[in-house]
Amino acid sequence: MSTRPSRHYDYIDDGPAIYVDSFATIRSESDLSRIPADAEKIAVRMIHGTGQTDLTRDLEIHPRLVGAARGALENGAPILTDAHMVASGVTRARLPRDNEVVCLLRDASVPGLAREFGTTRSAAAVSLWEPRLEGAVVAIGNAPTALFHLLEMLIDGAPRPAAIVGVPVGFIGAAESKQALSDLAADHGIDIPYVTVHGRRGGSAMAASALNALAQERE
Ligand SMILES: C/C1=C2N=C(/C=C3N=C(/C(C)=C4\N[C@@](C)([C@@H]5N=C1[C@](C)(CCC(=O)O)[C@H]5CC(=O)O)[C@@](C)(CC(=O)O)[C@@H]4CCC(=O)O)[C@@](C)(CC(=O)O)[C@@H]\3CCC(=O)O)C(C)(C)[C@@H]/2CCC(=O)O
Repeated sequence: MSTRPSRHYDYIDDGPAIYVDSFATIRSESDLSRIPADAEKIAVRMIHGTGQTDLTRDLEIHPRLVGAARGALENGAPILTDAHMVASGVTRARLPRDNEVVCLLRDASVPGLAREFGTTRSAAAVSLWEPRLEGAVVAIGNAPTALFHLLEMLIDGAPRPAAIVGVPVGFIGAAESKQALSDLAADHGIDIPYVTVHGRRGGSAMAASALNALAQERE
């Protein structure tokens, strides 16, 4: 049998009140002035999921992101993720059409493909997205090589997703892959709405937060 421990600390333990206070803190400490009006809640939720109120400094949101991603989800598009951690972070109740959330990293063919391509398993798994890619919502929160691989597939003529949440994290290739996403339209004439965070910051939690805000805005 469980019993509540005796109270030793002064802290808020009312879930809804925690959310209300968090969002109020974010709005008072973050500069949201550069964020497209319809994407403000995406930015707030990404900050909420990472505790980084200065995130807007590096955040770039394509002007058509919200309409494109939400429209795709409302049409039943799947969500394709690079990591299981991203897929696990998606709140299924927010999805408008019980959309499929797919991570193919553990597909049996992935280790062999990675060896054949001479790349990471994360990137190899992206190759398996091709039949589902047209009109999908893509979310890359972990692996820079997955984002580079997706961009290379698109440049080679792969079907185009409706929107890309591109926030891989880390020190090797993260900043460069996100810059390549940002430059995709200018460099290759491929204009797919996206959200990214320039520099090293990113991560699976951040990608899931963005997806949850795109699926259904609630504060
Ligand atoms: C180089 C890699 C990085 N991983 C990072 C951070 C985290 N990764 C976690 C876990 C559990 C996983 N990472 C893999 C994706 C694994 N990580 C890599 C790769 C070696 C290459 C990716 C790339 O550079 O593009 C990659 C293996 C691969 O061949 O693709 C993972 C598949 C490894 C595995 O368990 O087999 C696995 C994915 C789990 C999943 O599906 O959810 C961490 C949880 C590790 C930890 O902290 O314990 C963490 C999660 C971070 C997050 O928010 O997602 C980095 C820092 C992104 C790093 C790439 C950049 C660098 O500078 O090192």
